[in-house]
Amino acid sequence: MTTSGDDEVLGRVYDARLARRLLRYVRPYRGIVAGAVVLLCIEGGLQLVGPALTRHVIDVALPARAAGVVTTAAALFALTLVLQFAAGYGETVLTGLLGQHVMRDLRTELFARLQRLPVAFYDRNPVGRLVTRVTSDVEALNELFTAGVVAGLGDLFTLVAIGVMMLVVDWRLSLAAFAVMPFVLLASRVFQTRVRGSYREIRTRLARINAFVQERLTGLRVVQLFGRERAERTRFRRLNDDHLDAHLRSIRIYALYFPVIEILTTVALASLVVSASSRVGAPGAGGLSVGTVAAFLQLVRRFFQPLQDLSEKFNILQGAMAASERIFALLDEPLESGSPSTLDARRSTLAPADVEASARVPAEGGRVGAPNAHGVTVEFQDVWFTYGDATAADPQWVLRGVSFRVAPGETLALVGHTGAGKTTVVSLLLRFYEPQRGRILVDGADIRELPLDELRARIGFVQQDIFLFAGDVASNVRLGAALTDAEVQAAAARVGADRVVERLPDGWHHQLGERGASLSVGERQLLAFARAIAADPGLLVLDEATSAVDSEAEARIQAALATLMRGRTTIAIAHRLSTIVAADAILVLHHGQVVERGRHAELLARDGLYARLYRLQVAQAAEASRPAA
Ligand SMILES: Nc1ncnc2c1ncn2[C@@H]1O[C@H](COP(=O)(O)OP(=O)(O)OP(=O)(O)O)[C@@H](O)[C@H]1O
Repeated sequence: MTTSGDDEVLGRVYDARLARRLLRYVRPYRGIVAGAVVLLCIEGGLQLVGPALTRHVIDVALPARAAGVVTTAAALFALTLVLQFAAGYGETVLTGLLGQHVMRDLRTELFARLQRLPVAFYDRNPVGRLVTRVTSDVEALNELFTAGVVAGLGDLFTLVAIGVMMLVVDWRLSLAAFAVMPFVLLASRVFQTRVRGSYREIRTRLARINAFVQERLTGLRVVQLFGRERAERTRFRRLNDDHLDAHLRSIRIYALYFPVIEILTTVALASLVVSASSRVGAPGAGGLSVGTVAAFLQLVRRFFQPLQDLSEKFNILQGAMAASERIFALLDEPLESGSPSTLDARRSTLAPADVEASARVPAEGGRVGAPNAHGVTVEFQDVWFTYGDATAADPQWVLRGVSFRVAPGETLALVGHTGAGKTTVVSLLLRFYEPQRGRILVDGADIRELPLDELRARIGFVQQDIFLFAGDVASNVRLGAALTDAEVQAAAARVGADRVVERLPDGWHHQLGERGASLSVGERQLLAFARAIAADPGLLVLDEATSAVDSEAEARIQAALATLMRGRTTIAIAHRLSTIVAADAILVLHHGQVVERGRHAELLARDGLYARLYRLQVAQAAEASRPAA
């Protein structure tokens, strides 16, 4: 089962380094913070007005039967309530605003970072967990701002204000009321420890549910094909029950804590009354007025309320610190080398859609991959590569000293058994990974010295299975490049993809389903070609699909490919016989080494690995084209 890994880790309650870094996100909104804190202080101060009025009315106005004073006090109290309401409203709006702004900034920064992390990072980190960073971890921070820090400061202020007022009015009564404080602190401590444990449990179990649902939905076809629905339902129910249990435990802890604090508050009130009983009406300095006792009864109630809240805020703070730790770890991931920092700074201010567009538009503002009539030169010089540790005693080399040169306009076909290293050659050329030894040159320049977007703008990469984004067909072909509708349609027409689009109910505006599931394999291939030709790159990298299509579709794809490859350099992981046979050079890879190279006829004549692979391929092609019995 997938584990939730670092999602289970709960951080410290307060970490100065993290707090300082968080503060940077708050700084642009310090006006909002100041406003919220002022409103909270006003709210806290207003809490004292009610008890003070009560005391005055009972001790002064009622004995004197001064109806006017009582009415004024009532009016003042009503005004206090209105002000409290207004301050509460303003404070909620401001803290909400602060939280939402910080969340938006963090999400934008996280997404921009995620887009620029190297492919190797995604080999190590499951997408589900990264989505959690951008969604629920950022949300945990929001709680910190809306319910946590500002409100916590407000609670502290209220506590201090009420405590000071009580001590000033009568310190002996105050001590009687505060006698229960050690028990309150003890109860809060036990509560915090228990809730912390159950909070961690809930998070772990929720992460398991998320991972399970994501995996089972992604692999739904397998689940259905193998009739695993009932079994999976049972496993899900178990996970769900575990989650429910964890929640119930936390509910029980809360259900115990709040009444305990309530009882302690009542004990405090009782001890206050008992301690006051002998002093009420007594003459001299030790005497107490009924009004003072009444005011104290109110103050004690108001004193314990924020105490309860603070215990809850403690947990919010803890969750938020853990979340921010994970978010910052992601923000500190090293970027792909070659991302120019000036361009990065410019992009970080753009919306995601613009970022995608800017990635394809060179700095001077010209069109991507300005038409290159001759294609580009690609050269691999003694390239060694391992996905693992190159410094290990016995590195698992995936490529061992691969060298080749493709001249402008030529086509190189990469062939070899599965796992021979063909995809790796292409991944290195696109700089998804970097070779540990050797050099890769494009037009004579070491690709490590080319800005990444400049390199990739020269390359059109057609994958086995086109990745289609949610949206209409036109935007999927255009992919953010500055192309007019007419240019997109002309590009599609050149590879025959216009006929695919014409058949769709809404034509170019047809909304593609998730990952384009509504299109056939052949149709998706043609759209991939349209996308590549629209960008008009000098170098075409083809990862040909292995899945067979019918002969009519195959003929269309071959014609489209011929158009696409014309006037460009092409490096193809070739599965089509037509591509291989027509290639200017064929590179045969075996366990990461180039074992044969040459043209089709030469290699056949040599009767080596290529000849064997070719015969296998011909046999498979014949098998595929045989009509089903
Ligand atoms: N991201 C990765 N991390 C670790 N090992 C990898 C990774 N990608 C590929 N490999 C390993 O590298 C070797 C070469 O893989 P590669 O995908 O380059 O082969 P291929 O010739 O393209 O195979 P196929 O024709 O099946 O696509 C294989 O042993 C594979 O298991």
